[in-house]
Amino acid sequence: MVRYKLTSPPMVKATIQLPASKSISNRALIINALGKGSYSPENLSDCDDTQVMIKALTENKETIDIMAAGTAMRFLTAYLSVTPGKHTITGTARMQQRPIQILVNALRELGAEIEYAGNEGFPPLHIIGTELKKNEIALKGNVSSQYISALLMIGPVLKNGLTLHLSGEIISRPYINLTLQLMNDFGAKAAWTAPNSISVAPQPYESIPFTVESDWSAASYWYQIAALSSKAEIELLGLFHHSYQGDSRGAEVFSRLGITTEFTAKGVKLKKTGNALKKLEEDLVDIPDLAQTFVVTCALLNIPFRFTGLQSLKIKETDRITALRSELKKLGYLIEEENDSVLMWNGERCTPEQTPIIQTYEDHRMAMAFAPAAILYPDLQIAEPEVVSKSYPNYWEHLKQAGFQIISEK
Ligand SMILES: O=C(O)C1=C[C@@H](OP(=O)(O)O)[C@@H](O)[C@H](O)C1
Ligand SMILES: C=C(OP(=O)(O)O)C(=O)O
Repeated sequence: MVRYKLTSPPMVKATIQLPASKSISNRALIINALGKGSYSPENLSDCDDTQVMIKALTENKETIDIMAAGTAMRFLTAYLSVTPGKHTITGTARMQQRPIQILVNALRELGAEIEYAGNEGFPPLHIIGTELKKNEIALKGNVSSQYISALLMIGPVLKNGLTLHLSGEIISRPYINLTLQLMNDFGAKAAWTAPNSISVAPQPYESIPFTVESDWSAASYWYQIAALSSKAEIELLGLFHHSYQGDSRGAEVFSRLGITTEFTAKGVKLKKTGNALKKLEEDLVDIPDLAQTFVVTCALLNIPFRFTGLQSLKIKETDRITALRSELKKLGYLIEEENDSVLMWNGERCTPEQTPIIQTYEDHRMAMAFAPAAILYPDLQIAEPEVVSKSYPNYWEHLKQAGFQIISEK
């Protein structure tokens, strides 16, 4: 099993061409396929999660393996339900433990033909494409917003459009808004009609030229590096102020951790102010993918924290609540958890391991959020570093560009 041993430079200096957003790439691909567009989206992400989506849509094989990509699994399940043909969609062992029942039930209620090929409620699925006749359903909004995005994107091609009524606390809401935004850009009519209801008109997509912006979730690891370094000059290319991505809110949260953002014509420049607050309390329900970044950053900066809204973390690439607590303990931090949805730390410490090896549990964000810890823990090792390819294949190359030394150990 490969591990990377990391050593940080005295000063981090880098201009980084971030990967394109996988969330935007995968939506643009599905919308484009549904609209049978004549333009192809440009600057698509080169990450695994987007590559599996491109493959699924272009090869049109009977069995589709989307590996670990949650968006591809959920979006394609809805897409294949309305696309002529017979398909089986599967993924990694972990993907076969990530729930999909809410989406399957919603699609079946609309008229879809979907069967579980293994365990009830989980992938793999057998899907036969058919015409969906019903146009109004209720479903839970408190497990994964990807089910909702998946349904919304097929809305314009349904005979009578689609109205969704969401129950429970709506989690990851900016991702639903991202879907609506992109659908409208591509000529659809889709909008919130009440705080918990969304309607999509039966109006086909138009083909438009479209370029994917850089990924704000990926940017967060560079903010983290700036926050943990004593000196850093970091420029991140391809980010916009008025981004479609909810994770752009990370910039504001980082301003409270001593990193401010200057927007330029090319992207952003990070500035260290050194003014970090004494304690960070934040609801992360809208930005769950930044949880690992903020938990690791605050602990290493010695800033006590309380993060709420983390109820989706247990069903992501790994159980991120458990993974964060185990791996931070190796560095000497005792993080507490409450009700599977809160992580907090009041400064409790334990003796750190002498040569900590951070396990990544097939989770790209475990690798990317712990690598910057090498700034304070020289010779820190990251196990199975190749996991980063799920969203950011060039992450290690970019760290090298920024002056980090990376030695591969076996
Ligand atoms: O729609 C999307 O692109 C995503 C939605 C979020 O998932 P949940 O809605 O399951 O929280 C997020 O964690 C994931 O990385 C990408
Ligand atoms: C949760 C994530 O991805 P997905 O759910 O799309 O697999 C992620 O990228 O952090």
